[in-house]
Amino acid sequence: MEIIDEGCGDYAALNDRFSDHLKIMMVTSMFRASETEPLKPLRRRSSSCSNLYDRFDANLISTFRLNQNQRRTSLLRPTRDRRDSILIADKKHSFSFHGSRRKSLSTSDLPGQLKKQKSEKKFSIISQFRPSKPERDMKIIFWGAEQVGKSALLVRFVTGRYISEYSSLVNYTVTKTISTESNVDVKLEVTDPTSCANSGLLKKSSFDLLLLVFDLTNASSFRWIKERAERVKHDMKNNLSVVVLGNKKDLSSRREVSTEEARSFSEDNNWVYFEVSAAELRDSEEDDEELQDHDKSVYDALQTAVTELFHFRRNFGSQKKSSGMSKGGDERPPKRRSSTVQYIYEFASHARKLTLGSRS
Ligand SMILES: Nc1nc2c(ncn2[C@@H]2O[C@H](COP(=O)(O)OP(=O)(O)OP(=O)(O)O)[C@@H](O)[C@H]2O)c(=O)[nH]1
Repeated sequence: MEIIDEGCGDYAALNDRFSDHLKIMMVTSMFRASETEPLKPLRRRSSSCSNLYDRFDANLISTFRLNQNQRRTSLLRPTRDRRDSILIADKKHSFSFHGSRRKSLSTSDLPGQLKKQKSEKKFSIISQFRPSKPERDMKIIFWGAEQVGKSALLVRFVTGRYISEYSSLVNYTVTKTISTESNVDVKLEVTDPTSCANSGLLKKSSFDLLLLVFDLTNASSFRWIKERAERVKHDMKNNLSVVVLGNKKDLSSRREVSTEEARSFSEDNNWVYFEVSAAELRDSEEDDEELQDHDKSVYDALQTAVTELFHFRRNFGSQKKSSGMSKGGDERPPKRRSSTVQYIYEFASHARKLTLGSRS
């Protein structure tokens, strides 16, 4: 896995844009553990990150100088021989931090170390997984009012970690591969766009899963979503699905939106609803059976949604965006149907009936 600050998508442009600021670029690489090397999870395992740590050994973190002439490829080049060091650089300063070879370093370890080095405290992290041959691709987009925790959720989903400061000016795009229940790898491209108020966002972007995020402690962020529900439904294409995420579940005493209200809104729109917290992992010892359907960790919630969508697409959908149902495909619904799958299935059936009707 490589974690980079993707910025504007173009390093030169990013450099121009932030030329007055100290800008730290971080490239973090996590390599698959070799067969002879035991896996060392960075933290206590939980269902939300065991999948990640089962596959990767995160002990190489490097940061590189942001340089106008630097090319993306050089930024991403891993320094395998320096697994125990961190190099941090900006336009004026550069220094390295040498950690113990035995100590696994994590992305959330970095801010403290950066502070120690009197460096910029606020920086952004983006990750890019480079797994081997994922079977399918899926694009996911986060959408929601300001400060609801979109970036925090994205980073939690991808790295299993929580970092409290993110730049609102950065367009986060992440690729990550996850395994579905049937052990098929699905490559996800997850985006947290800079401008969430952008009215053309849904039309311009092509994606498979829309994550509508609101803050459970902020009623106006819930209204933000409600006000856009009709547009979302209107702009949805055949293969799209929507998941509503009520974030900041950990701040229960400040809650302004009830579970019932959010769930009923989501169900009215045939969307799946999860309550999550980017800041807090649910206890890994907790018995899954006892959890309410809507009460999931970020990873579990998204994996559930992706898995179901993936199964639907594999069984009924075409890989092509907005191409609707596959011709002549088996139309039986999957055995386990959540409301997401149920909705897509009904949508596809309806679309097909309309198509058949117009032919006759
Ligand atoms: N307590 C708590 N705080 C959270 C949680 N998720 C995010 N935050 C905090 O909420 C603030 C906003 O988080 P961001 O991830 O930057 O939110 P955003 O939606 O990406 O914000 P914009 O990019 O400005 O639209 C930050 O201070 C986070 O630390 C959460 O689950 N619990």
